[in-house]
Amino acid sequence: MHKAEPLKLGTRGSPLALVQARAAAAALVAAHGWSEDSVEIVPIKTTGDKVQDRPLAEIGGKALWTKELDRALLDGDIDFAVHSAKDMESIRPDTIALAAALPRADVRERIIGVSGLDALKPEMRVGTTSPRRAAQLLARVPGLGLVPFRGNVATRLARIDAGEADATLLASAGLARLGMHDVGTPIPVEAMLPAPGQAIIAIEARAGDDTVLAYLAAVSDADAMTALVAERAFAAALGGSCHSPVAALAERDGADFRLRAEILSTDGGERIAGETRFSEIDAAAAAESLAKTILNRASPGLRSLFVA
Ligand SMILES: NCc1[nH]cc(CCC(=O)O)c1CC(=O)O
Repeated sequence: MHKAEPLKLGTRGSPLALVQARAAAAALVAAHGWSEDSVEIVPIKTTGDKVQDRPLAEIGGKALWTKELDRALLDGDIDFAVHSAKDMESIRPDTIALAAALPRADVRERIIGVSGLDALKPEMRVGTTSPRRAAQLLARVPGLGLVPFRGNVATRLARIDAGEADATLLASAGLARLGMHDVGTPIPVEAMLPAPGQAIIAIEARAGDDTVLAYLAAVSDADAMTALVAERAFAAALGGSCHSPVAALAERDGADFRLRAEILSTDGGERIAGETRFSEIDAAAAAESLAKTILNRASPGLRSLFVA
């Protein structure tokens, strides 16, 4: 397959985003036997990158990571965009299509600063601005202190070194992609379920741009895509916002998939978990039905964090 023009890959400019963009470009080049310069990486600063001093949930949510990339895509300034799937809103414009999911990395969280979740004590402080991580931690250790911690991975690690908090949580996938394989201790998913889309690099293109969609389909991993469809359908069916603590993990289990998911109250006092099994073609429907079941078991207060 030959192309005259390089394809333009849009990405955020953070160190993690650039590593992921290079991984996506390398996968494409390898899959099609293209020359290295057939994919041009175009870093684009998003509002989320510009505003570093406030929690994401306070300043407008996950759209802040995607808005500028969406614009560039629809304006034709880029041909496709590479995202951390977990940073994408659960409902996306219908002019933009999910084109590929790269093979999933380690889905676990890592705890940094202490030896493990069991080492956390109520008098300690953990740095995080993720409502999910905060609620999951509080569910385990009521009274635990939390301090806001945004910024890229390196910034957050530097804050632990500087003693701004006793511990923090980061996705194992991001740390590994940045070469930090030994930083922190992995937490089993049974003890802390990850965010929907965690450890998946997602690629989006213009809906209807069949040439680019076909190029991208060649690098998509079927199991990662099915898991992503299920986890995102679960989050979308809940109708939550970036304030709503949600965790979901779909994994292949033999011929089927297994989806585990939970919602929590902000203070971790209420936690409703559930799971379901499904076959590849039923991913979205099964996830939506699990979301309904879980919401039905939630108290009115918890439900109000979700259904608009
Ligand atoms: N919210 C930022 C973000 N988005 C994706 C990752 C990690 C990589 C991934 O999950 O694919 C991270 C950092 C973190 O939460 O540790």
